[in-house]
Amino acid sequence: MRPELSEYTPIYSGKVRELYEIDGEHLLLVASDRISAYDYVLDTPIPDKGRVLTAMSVFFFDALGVPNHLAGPADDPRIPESVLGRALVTRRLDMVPVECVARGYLTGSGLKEYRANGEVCGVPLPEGLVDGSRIDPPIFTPATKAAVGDHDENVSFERVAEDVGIELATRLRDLTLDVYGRGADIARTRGIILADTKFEFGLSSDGDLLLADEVLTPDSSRYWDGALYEPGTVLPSFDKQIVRDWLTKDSGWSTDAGAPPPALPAEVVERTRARYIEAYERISGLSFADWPGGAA
Ligand SMILES: N#Cc1c(N)ncnc1-c1cnn(CCN2CCOCC2)c1
Repeated sequence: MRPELSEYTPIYSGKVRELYEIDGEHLLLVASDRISAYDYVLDTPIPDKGRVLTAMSVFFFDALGVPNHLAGPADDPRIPESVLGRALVTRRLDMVPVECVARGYLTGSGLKEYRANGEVCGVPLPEGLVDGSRIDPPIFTPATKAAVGDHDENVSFERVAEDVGIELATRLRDLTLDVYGRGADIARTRGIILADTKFEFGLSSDGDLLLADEVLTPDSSRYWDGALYEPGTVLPSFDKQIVRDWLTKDSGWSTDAGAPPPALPAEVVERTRARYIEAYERISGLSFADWPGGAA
């Protein structure tokens, strides 16, 4: 008999995920079906989004073999039925207060910094790069964790070293670039570009540095369709572009409307759900139908 979610103490709630305390040593990391776009959390959920992104994290945790915070399988008996498939039991860690970002392509806040001063987080880049240019080798562009709803602030490696010490900062950078590089290679061979990603790490009570949070999901990474990539082209988001296009081209809403986005039509929801499942099945080579939870 599985416990009820109400038996666990909620300790953190983000835009699309929550964290609960199971006991002194273990947490329950829950991914919701909520989707965000243009800094809004939309009213309309995407069925199975939480399960797909949880399956993606587990695939990459397993495939990359990096010491991590998982403390049980996807069907661990401590996981309540109501969140089975979109929740994981994790070790409780002392989280390192750094958003560990790796960029293999120039876009977003990195592009904005580059256009202003030719570098990103203090890392100089070649002249002449444009939105979508490849950054090879990928670079470590850390950020400080912002409060819920705010944007993280890009910082230099030197600032991270000041905050957490040069040894830990160096380990964070090396691990971030290694895990991103190997994960991006796996995805690229399946036709999906992981343009950039954000990792979080924590320290165990034994002092081990473990990969935590979600890993290489479309919420923590930019997913692009590799078939569409041309150097310097701005690619649509593999998973969110259907929603973004409907919102800005078909719904009558605009980002400067000063009002929240409208509810999504069923057709947009289903196409978006299919995109998440497609990304998972292409990258993992596994069938999402085999993943725990879902419609009984
Ligand atoms: N993972 C993990 C983890 C862990 N294994 N041990 C202790 N704390 C955390 C933790 C606490 N906050 N965050 C930021 C990411 N949040 C995740 C939930 O959803 C909101 C965002 C991670």
